[in-house]
Amino acid sequence: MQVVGLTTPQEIFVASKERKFRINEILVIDDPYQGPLIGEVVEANSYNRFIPLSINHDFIDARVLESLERLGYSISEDEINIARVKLMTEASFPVTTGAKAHLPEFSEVRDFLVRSDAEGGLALGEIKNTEETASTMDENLKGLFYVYSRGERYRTRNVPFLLDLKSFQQYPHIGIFGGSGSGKSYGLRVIMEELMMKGIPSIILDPHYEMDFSAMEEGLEGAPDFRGAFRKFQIGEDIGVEFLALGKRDLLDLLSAVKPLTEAMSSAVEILHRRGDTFISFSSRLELLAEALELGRIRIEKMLQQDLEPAEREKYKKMKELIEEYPNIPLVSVQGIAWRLRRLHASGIFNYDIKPVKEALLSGKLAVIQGPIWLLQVFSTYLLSNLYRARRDYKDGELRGQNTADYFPPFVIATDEAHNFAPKGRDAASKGVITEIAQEGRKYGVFLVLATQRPTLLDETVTAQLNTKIIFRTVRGHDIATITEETDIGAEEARRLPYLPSGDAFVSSPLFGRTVAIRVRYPYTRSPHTLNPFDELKRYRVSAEEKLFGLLEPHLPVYDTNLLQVLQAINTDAPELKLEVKTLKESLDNLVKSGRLKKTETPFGAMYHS
Ligand SMILES: Nc1ncnc2c1ncn2[C@@H]1O[C@H](COP(=O)(O)OP(=O)(O)OP(=O)(O)O)[C@@H](O)[C@H]1O
Repeated sequence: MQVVGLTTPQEIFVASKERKFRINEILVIDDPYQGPLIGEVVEANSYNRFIPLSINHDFIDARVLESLERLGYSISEDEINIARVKLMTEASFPVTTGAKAHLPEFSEVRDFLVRSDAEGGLALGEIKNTEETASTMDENLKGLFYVYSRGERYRTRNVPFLLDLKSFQQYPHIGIFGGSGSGKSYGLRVIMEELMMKGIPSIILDPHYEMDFSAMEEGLEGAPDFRGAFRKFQIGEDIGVEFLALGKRDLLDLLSAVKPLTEAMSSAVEILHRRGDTFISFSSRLELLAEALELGRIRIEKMLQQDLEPAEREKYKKMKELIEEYPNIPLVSVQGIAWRLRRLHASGIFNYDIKPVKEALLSGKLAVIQGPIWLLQVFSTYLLSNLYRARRDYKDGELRGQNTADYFPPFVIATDEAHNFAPKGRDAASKGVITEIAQEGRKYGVFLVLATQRPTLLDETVTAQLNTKIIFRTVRGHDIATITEETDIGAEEARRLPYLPSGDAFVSSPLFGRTVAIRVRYPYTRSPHTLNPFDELKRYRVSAEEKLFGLLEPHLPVYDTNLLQVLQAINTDAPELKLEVKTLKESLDNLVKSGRLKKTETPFGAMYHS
């Protein structure tokens, strides 16, 4: 391998007769004057006598051809492999043409590839095309995890890509971008597994109900057991909002997350919410005021002059007080607030609190927060603000030398569909807290991992704060443009973005000072959704058939004429099936089709038997 053609201090061509180059491969150039220089292959081509090298080829110029001939290559006969190589650190002057190049030993390029040890880093995957270098790597970095590629699963043979945990303080936030099916969810899963393995308190908002880590992939030797490392919480079933502890700001955020509030509504909430309000006291004040405003003062007074039951009298008296206290609040505003509050209440959110999440974080676990996206938006605003405040109060107290607040640990917040939580150009209740954490979280040790299919729709302030970006296959031109603007990804990588296989990604991180091509490791655990939908359907049908067969068996043979009796018996045994004659008959015929039953015509109609 040697340098050919005209060189610059940044970029060179390397040619070889024997060796085909691969993109992202690392080469060391033995420049006789400048010592070893390290470069990465960014483009690779092969020529032979069937497709000979000519200056019409896009990336070769006449000078490369000329120097190849001078170096003894036979352009029309030999196979010639040529790589365009970008130097990782700029040379002091142009590289010497003719200088030899070699594949590096690990020790020569360690600092360019690995910035952490295996214990202190998140092992996200392998650095592509580094097998040769990996063979000379320290033993404790070898074969750290599994990869799955071209239908085969094996222990990694490449150099691992380790994201140093300590570097989070300097470069705190991670963005994960990629189109549908590009490997984003797998990537997020791997990050969460790594965080659990390190015992780092984390939260993931899970609108797709896919972040469960109890089902293990089979046959992965040495896979950790995550069952005790995470806890799953459903909003309104395990966790919620303690109404009594809500400040006005929290309440406004919650209500506006259901549907944005008008200005009149916001000021009405400010006026109507009182310190110490419970859900009952606040909501009955709203409902009663709405009723009072609808009736009007005169009618209320008239009612009070009549002979009323004591409870009724009490109610009208209260209405009178309210209307006198709040004469200027418009009825529509009160109704709007009451409607939002009822919607929140129906979700069950006010029946619980966030203590279990705090406990999970305090014990170094991952808290998975599940709920429909609208409720997640509502709840995450409250949850994240509270947890962030707890951490900030603790840290600020520590800085002032007065530890008044309880200990609260540093933590990581992760979410998919991040553009819903911090959208560009429109308001969302959760945007404020996410932007604040993006800008200030570093100081307090609160870090973000935000994944989205649509980086273009993510708030720019937030995007700009994502220091490390993991970019999977992206097809949309708009998104590619956003990515090239926001990262140090080069033109070559941007061109490759639409064609990346699922699971391959570019990592752009200031820590590495360049874009690193990686293959994300194979997760140890499986999402509950990985079953192909058609396999799922088949499995469901088989198990439903199995169940029905079990219920029918004691009644065999079944005649067309006694279907009703059998139906009643089955519905008593399994009322949840709510079987009807028509469906029972269809099911019997299906069991005949699948060979579980036989059907014989008799003088009394069809007979089903085994
Ligand atoms: N690191 C990986 N190793 C092996 N296969 C992978 C990897 N990442 C993704 N795949 C394959 O690609 C498929 C799609 O990946 P994934 O579910 O992560 O996509 P996604 O980007 O999250 O898509 P969506 O946004 O539509 O959910 C996976 O089911 C898996 O077969």
